[in-house]
Amino acid sequence: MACLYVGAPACVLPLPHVFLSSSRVPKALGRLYVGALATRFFSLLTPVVPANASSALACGGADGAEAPPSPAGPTLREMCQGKVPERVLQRAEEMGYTIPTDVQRQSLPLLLSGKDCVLHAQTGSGKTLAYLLSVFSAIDIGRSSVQALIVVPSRELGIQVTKVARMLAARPVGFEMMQACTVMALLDGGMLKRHKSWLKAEPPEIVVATVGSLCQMLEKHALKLEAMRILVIDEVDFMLHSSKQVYALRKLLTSYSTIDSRQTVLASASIPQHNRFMYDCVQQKWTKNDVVHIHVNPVEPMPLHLHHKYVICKKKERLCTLLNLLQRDKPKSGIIFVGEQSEKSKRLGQPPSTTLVLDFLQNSYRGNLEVLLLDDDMNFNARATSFAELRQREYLLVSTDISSRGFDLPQTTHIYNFDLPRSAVDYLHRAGRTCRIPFSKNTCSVTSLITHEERFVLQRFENELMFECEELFLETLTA
Ligand SMILES: Nc1ncnc2c1ncn2[C@@H]1O[C@H](COP(=O)(O)OP(=O)(O)OP(=O)(O)O)[C@@H](O)[C@H]1O
Repeated sequence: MACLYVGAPACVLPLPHVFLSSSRVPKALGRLYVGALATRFFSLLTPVVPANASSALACGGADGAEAPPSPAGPTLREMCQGKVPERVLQRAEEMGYTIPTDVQRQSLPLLLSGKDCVLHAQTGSGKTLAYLLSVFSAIDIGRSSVQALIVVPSRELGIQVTKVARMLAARPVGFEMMQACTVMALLDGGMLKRHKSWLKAEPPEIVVATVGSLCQMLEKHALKLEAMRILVIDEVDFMLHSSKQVYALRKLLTSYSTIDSRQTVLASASIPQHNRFMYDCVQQKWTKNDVVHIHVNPVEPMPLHLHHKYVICKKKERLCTLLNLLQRDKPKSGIIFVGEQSEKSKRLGQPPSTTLVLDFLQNSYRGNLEVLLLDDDMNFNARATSFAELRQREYLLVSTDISSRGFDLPQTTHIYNFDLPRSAVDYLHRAGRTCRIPFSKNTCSVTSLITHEERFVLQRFENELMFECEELFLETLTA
């Protein structure tokens, strides 16, 4: 078990994982709030000694891993050469992936050396490409068996990950004669019967699955994981805290396959109590003992060029306030997050808040964006239609938190919290649906519509996530 910390005080040394952190000394250090968690405090200390980051890699047992390069370091190709098949590297370049992002720069040496990793980095930082490149390095293209499994929390995220994996798997110019690499999407609402026959006849190398569909296939013995070399669980904190998924996921991690036969990669922008999580990974045998925690930029859980604002208004004024904000901001595209309907309101036959906001905007919004809806209670076909439309036009999406995890819609410039999220982690993921163009410093914004009483809750999120919110005054919006 690797037990090395970079720049952390001696009192945390016995904890069971290697800790890597970004080498940037953050401006946010000056904003350490009283009341932040102790773990966060230790995280704050780490970037002060950036030079040690390389020694962490060297001493932490990362086989063959090299120190993280400087920002002007190697290209993605140079980092992956010899480990990731040439055809995939060529496809990555054709898709515009040439310079690694911070998380890719820090994680690829470890991922490509076969280490079990917990990828813990900002939303929109490029974790998907990092784990997909390691998937392609672990599998044997052309060997007809399921060698990589990527588990995702929602159908929409599954569609997105499958799309990127298929684009990387496609044969680039000059490789037309080579064996194709197949990627199967095993997602809720899909045609499982057809997939069952496909799995039997010609198993794909890579499967992207939601937990529900995956379990059905495993229980029916339609999917076999004996040849699985790499298991990725995306949005792992969400999955392991969802009562619906946790049992199946634990079984997948410990019964359907074992840590010795696979590389395990767990990814998320938020891993609450990460020291405890790393400990559990080893104790519960979800990962090998020398699992590495790659925690990029721990003091800046959200991009610095994200502008946070709030407006205080009465509940009954919120719809008009939202409209005023939209007219003032003129988003390129935006997402309006609305709380889920309560069981009580469902029982009373009331319409969900998403419908109220949607109807209001469809009647009152005069801008040129398409107003769309995505919510948990929609059937899979309606969800698929909305999701497809989002990719084709500029939009105002009214949504519950279903869109808050993993959705990659880079044209989103504005987020509105029509209802406050339930927790700081939910705030972080909602906010993370914007600022998703790596290396771009364009300012995007998150605006929360709150009552006087909710100011205290938002303040708590600010303390926990270390950001500052600017107040917008109602009078100035209507002026
Ligand atoms: N090296 C790169 N160069 C250019 N663009 C990149 C690179 N890596 C990733 N991207 C782009 O960055 C965007 C965000 O990446 P990705 O979806 O992997 O983020 P993430 O870290 O998984 O975020 P989240 O935690 O919200 O799921 C995507 O549009 C992706 O195409």
